[in-house]
Amino acid sequence: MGKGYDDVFTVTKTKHAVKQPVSWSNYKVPCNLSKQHIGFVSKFPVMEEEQQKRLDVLAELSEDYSEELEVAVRAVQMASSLCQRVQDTIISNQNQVQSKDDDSPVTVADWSVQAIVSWMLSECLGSQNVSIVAEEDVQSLSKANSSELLEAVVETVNQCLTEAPRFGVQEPKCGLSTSDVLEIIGRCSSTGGPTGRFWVLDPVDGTLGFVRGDQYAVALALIEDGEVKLGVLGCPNYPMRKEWLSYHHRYHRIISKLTPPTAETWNKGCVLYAKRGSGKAWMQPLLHVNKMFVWPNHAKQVSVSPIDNPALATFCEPVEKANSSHSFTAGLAHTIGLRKQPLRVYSMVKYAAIARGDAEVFMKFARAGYKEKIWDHAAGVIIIQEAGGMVTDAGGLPLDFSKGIYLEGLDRGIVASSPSVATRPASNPNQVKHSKDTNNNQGGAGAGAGGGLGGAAGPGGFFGPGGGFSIPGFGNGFGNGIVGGGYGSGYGGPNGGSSKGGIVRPSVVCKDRGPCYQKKVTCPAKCFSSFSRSGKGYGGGGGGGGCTIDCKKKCIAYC
Ligand SMILES: Nc1ncnc2c1ncn2[C@@H]1O[C@H](COP(=O)(O)OS(=O)(=O)O)[C@@H](OP(=O)(O)O)[C@H]1O
Ligand SMILES: [Mg+2]
Repeated sequence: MGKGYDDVFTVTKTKHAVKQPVSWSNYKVPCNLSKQHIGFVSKFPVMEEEQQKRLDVLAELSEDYSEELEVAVRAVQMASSLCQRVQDTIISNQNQVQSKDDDSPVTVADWSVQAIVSWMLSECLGSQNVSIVAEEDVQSLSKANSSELLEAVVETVNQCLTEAPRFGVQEPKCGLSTSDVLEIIGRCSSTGGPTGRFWVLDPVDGTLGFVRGDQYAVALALIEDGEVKLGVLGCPNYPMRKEWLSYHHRYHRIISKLTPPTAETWNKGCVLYAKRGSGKAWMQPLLHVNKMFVWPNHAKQVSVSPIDNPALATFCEPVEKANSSHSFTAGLAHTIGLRKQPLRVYSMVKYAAIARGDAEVFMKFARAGYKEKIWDHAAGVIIIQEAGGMVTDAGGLPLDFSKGIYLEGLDRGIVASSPSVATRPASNPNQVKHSKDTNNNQGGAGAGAGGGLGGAAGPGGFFGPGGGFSIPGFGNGFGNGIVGGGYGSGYGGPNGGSSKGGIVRPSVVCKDRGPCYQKKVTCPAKCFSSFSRSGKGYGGGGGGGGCTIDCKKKCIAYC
């Protein structure tokens, strides 16, 4: 049974004399927001434990990026509230869904959120200090045939700004004009890169989920010199019970109509956030419609799941197989001993599920040639890492956010997991062997797997021979780049698919000073297994294995 929100967020029923938001004219920097927070903490009697937690949050605020973090959380709260309203409208009026050039659905919400977040960051931190990489480009909104959409965006933005005082800032004296809104959206024109500071925004991640009335996320991250420093993830439909993540969202809607939330309870929605190096990730509920935001808004710490038995672990992946091969991940899941049905959820809510401990493994393996964008991952990656989890590509390397808008150099796919499930020793000899490395050069393990897309579309295989794979924490540790293992791959065709399997033995040239220096050590083939099968309309396979490499004394590799 999952945690209900009433357990997760305890709301004090004290009648708070909430401090008035700072006025527009004197609102310059968000240190005012922090003062407001301090006032809140000292003013109200709270349980000792609760007080300690708030002090912890305060201690964090005194460190670097605390102002940025608080502003970002408020911006995402405000954007989430906007999204909830637009999603409700969309569900009753499908006309609001437009098509981008690449045919993915995009709505009023994408541009409106981009405008609101850009506005909030600029107002609070100073527009000269704010540079934003964001998914939506202002050109498509400025086209002549987008005038109706643009009008809807301007109206939505202005409506949202009337709510600004609830989030701690005063609304503008006059409504924003069309050109104001275009200018604010157009400010999000950074293309990232290895130096300097920029924000990364996915205004509505999981647009498909959003238009289908299901899960989606508002994702905001701060990157400095190529490293993600802050991540904030708004998940407005995150359900009260984790089991409900796998239901279609219409069931939640029915349930919440039967038991509507009150100001003291939340039935869905949360904002997660984390700051690099803090070792903590936080979750707070979405601001209730009648409440003023008071930092830290009942934030509770979250951490990744302690489950260490792969058979009990849940792995989550994208809903659409066009975005990640389900057959490929099924092979991997089998290889590493995951036995439960995959949890398929739209958007970065998957990252939230790992950080909250509601799932143990996340995998996304896009079709070869697709380049992952930084805004689809930055916020989620840091939240998982600070919650105690790991995120790497399939070769065990961390994701590189320093190369512009794409995750350049990504090795095949993205894998996230809690360390307990990743480092648990295998109890079944057919299961992949895991080695707990203490030294980057010493361990080597990999699980190889492959799957081909079935169906009548013809070839759709992802990775051919040589595709090794390592789950973070499984052997390779982070980043010595050794890949190897059993593999299987295939593709489906209308008259019969094709498949291929085999074993790739990883080799390492030892870098440790001593007797093994520069000696090449190769894993024995017996450490790996492989399978592959094909037939009419399908093809697939998988494999696995692992070995430990001793580069210190014996210069050997063993299973
Ligand atoms: N072909 C392909 N392969 C892989 N990924 C793709 C692809 N096309 C798009 N995208 C990006 O994936 C984002 C959605 O990922 P999800 O994990 O939410 O997928 S799913 O909707 O659950 O299927 C989605 O984010 P949004 O556009 O914000 O929805 C895209 O940035
Ligand atoms: Mg996205």
